[in-house]
Amino acid sequence: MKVICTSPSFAKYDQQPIKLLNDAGLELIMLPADAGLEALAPHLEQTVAMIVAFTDVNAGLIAAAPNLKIVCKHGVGVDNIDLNATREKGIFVTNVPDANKHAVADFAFSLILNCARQLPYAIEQTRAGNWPRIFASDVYGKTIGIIGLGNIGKQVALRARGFNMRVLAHDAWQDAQFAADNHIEYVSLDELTEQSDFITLHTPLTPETKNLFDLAQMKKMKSTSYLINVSRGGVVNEEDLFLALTQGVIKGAAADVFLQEPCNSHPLFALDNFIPTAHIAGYTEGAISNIGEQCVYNIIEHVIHQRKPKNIMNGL
Ligand SMILES: NC(=O)C1=CN([C@@H]2O[C@H](COP(=O)(O)OP(=O)(O)OC[C@H]3O[C@@H](n4cnc5c(N)ncnc54)[C@H](O)[C@@H]3O)[C@@H](O)[C@H]2O)C=CC1
Ligand SMILES: O=C(O)C(=O)COP(=O)(O)O
Repeated sequence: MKVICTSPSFAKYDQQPIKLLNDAGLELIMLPADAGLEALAPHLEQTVAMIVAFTDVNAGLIAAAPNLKIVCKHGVGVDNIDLNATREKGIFVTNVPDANKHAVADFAFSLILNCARQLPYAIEQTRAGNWPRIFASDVYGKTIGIIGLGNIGKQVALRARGFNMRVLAHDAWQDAQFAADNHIEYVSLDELTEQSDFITLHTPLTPETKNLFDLAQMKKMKSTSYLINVSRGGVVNEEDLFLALTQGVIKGAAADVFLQEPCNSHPLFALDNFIPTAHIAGYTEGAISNIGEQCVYNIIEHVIHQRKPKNIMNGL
């Protein structure tokens, strides 16, 4: 019985998840994150479980894996997994909510600070011997707009309160108690967009959130404001973001996620008012160890003990 893993961060710091699989008699096959169907094919017949980062788990892959019982997202977002096709075949899809929330919230906040202080540009210019005097935007006391006040969004809100920020939130579902306890105001998407100095995105990618920030929405932002995206590439329209950044519609932006990943070149990468990172927001030692162990726990629970796994995402 094979377990295919395409998450580059699986067991990166801690070998315990590998030991647990071996002890359970499961053979781990590690493949690159961007391994396509061709690379997976020789193993699929004997595969009972998959641990994936961004592998496109589509109907074709599922049809080629007749013994597949569970697909574990090594993280939170399951937008790369066909939830209907897996459900029809009785294959569980699970994720690991909560595990990387501190890592991702820290990262989002670091992007806010990096945008405001133009740190990448400041460092580059200082290294080049230009001793740049950069006059920056304030963060302390400004207004932040958090779209998607879930596990990660809430952690961003708590960090923002530490910076004495006014915290606006927009979410399809509201946690009135958390908002009241932490001085957070739920507002409409447009109110948040118009009033925020920093907008940070923390929704899943769904049909409702796809292209949530297109040029029309960006035009509602203050021209002095910044857009931070650590959710998924498709939530922001990248061509429209390029226009907004080059035409002065907004002051700056940062993204850890892109429509096509890996993304080795992109017109946005050339802009001084855009900070790109390579989908690393969740990559800290604590976050990654937790995630690997929880994926393996679910696999053993279901494949070996025939019990229901935790955190089922496809309604089985
Ligand atoms: N860059 C990275 O490495 C990482 C990115 N992510 C992304 O961040 C997303 C959020 O993660 P969590 O906070 O852990 O998930 P979560 O499920 O705890 O929170 C998501 C929030 O978005 C809200 N939401 C859903 N649809 C909405 C809509 N149409 N409009 C407004 N709000 C909506 C939900 O009600 C929920 O409160 C993930 O789905 C994933 O795509 C997550 C971890 C790491
Ligand atoms: O948790 C998520 O949704 C992420 O984006 C991070 O995924 P990864 O840790 O790269 O598998």
